[in-house]
Amino acid sequence: MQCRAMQNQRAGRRSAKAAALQGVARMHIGGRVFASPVFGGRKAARAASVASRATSVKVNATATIEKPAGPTATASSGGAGTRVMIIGGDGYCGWATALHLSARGYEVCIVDNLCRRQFDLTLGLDTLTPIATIHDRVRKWAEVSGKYISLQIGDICDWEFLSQAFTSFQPDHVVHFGEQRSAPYSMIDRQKAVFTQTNNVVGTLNVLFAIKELKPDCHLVKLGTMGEYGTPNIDIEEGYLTVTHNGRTDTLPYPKQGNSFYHLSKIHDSTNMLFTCKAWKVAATDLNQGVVYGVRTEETMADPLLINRYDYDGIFGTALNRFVVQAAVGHPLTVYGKGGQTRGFLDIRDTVRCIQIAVDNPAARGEMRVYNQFTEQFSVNQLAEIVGREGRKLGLDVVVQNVPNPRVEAEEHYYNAKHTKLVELGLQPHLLADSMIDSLLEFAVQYRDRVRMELIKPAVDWRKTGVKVNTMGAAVAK
Ligand SMILES: O=c1ccn([C@@H]2O[C@H](COP(=O)(O)OP(=O)(O)O[C@H]3O[C@H](CS(=O)(=O)O)[C@@H](O)[C@H](O)[C@H]3O)[C@@H](O)[C@H]2O)c(=O)[nH]1
Repeated sequence: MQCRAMQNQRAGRRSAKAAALQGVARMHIGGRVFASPVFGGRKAARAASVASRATSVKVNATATIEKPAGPTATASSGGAGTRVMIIGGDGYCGWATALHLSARGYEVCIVDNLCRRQFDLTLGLDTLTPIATIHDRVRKWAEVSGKYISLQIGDICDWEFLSQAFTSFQPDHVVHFGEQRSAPYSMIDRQKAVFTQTNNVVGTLNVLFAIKELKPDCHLVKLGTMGEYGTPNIDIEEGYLTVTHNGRTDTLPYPKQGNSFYHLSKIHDSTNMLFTCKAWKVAATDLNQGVVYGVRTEETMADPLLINRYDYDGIFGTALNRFVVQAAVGHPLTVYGKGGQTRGFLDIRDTVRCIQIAVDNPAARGEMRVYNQFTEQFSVNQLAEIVGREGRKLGLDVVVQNVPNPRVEAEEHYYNAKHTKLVELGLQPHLLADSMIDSLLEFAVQYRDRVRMELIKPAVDWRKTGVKVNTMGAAVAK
């Protein structure tokens, strides 16, 4: 759909934006100056300001890397030499985290079975951004930064593979993103529900066994989800709840109520982790992350080959990222049901900082820490309103549409979730208001020619999950 107001305004702003969108920004990485066509003018200005605050860290004889003097850089100076295995390091959060830690001197090993790419191939989906193969990504990163990321391609559900990866890399920390992470995917049919739960639970179980048997002092940083808590009618605490019952008091794991087979798989992971912390003295941090939005991080924008994936489809796309793309292409914003569903949200730039904070502040042996990893909470209606308002500033014709909710979930509910622990450890959040101004929408507009409109519709109905294998055919334009 064309948007005339947008075209007019764009024409007016063309000269001002020419430098931003057509020109190139220069970034100093690895002692070299790189020209990046994907940086905007504002980004370039910010890069320059970051560079001016940067300290230069000697990497090797041929390269230096600019180390930003931001909060995560100061959270610990212990990056150098710390060995971090990132399971799921080819995915949306994992790739950004791998580069963030590598840039700060951590020794990074990516472990990935590339299943996220396989889901796209199977279902006919695609990311908004053109992403390079994982091999090209790590090659380019080495060229850009002078940093080497090792790569182990394989499935952590395969003990033979995982144990060899562990033995050869000897991680100090394992950051585990390597799960099937889409609630809609887990609700497509029986096969995908079973895959989600076996893949996620068995994979995590193998990681726990690998720590016990092969590297007992390795700290596990595991991505959980805020969705483990559901939407209770009381405040949500960070992991544990102190309860007085019949005159006796105890601090217990906060009650869990998942709303999809995916969310339920995470609950089981948490239970297995808590048990192994007690039984085997595993050190674990469970990060109950909210809905992530955005795509830019300093490192993934350093070269077009490093760009992160951006999902907007009805299966892997999440609320805010979908709304932004919908606004960019003139599709009505798909608010499911009444839109009172409230969740915790965070910018991907904060995801990578939170992981570094968790790594820098490890749990003790036998301890299972739980942090709620989000920075702000919004209802779906509030998100739609914000995207509409910001979109109109760019001349986009944004319409909000309440569509029948394909999910079974509360559409009007109390929600007040604590999220102070990561802030106490040094997180300085990027807030949504700034991110929108920071051109999330402009980014989507830049790539909108790649949007396939038929992928936008809600694709999976919770009430219709059946035993018959559903190949979706979702990606075929009708
Ligand atoms: O077009 C859309 C898409 C979503 N929603 C609504 O937005 C809310 C969040 O849905 P989502 O698709 O953004 O996120 P969700 O399915 O919950 O899962 C995502 O966010 C989770 C964090 S949380 O939501 O559990 O806190 C992560 O664990 C998952 O990996 C990630 O895919 C839901 O109420 C959903 O009904 C809409 O109204 N319209």
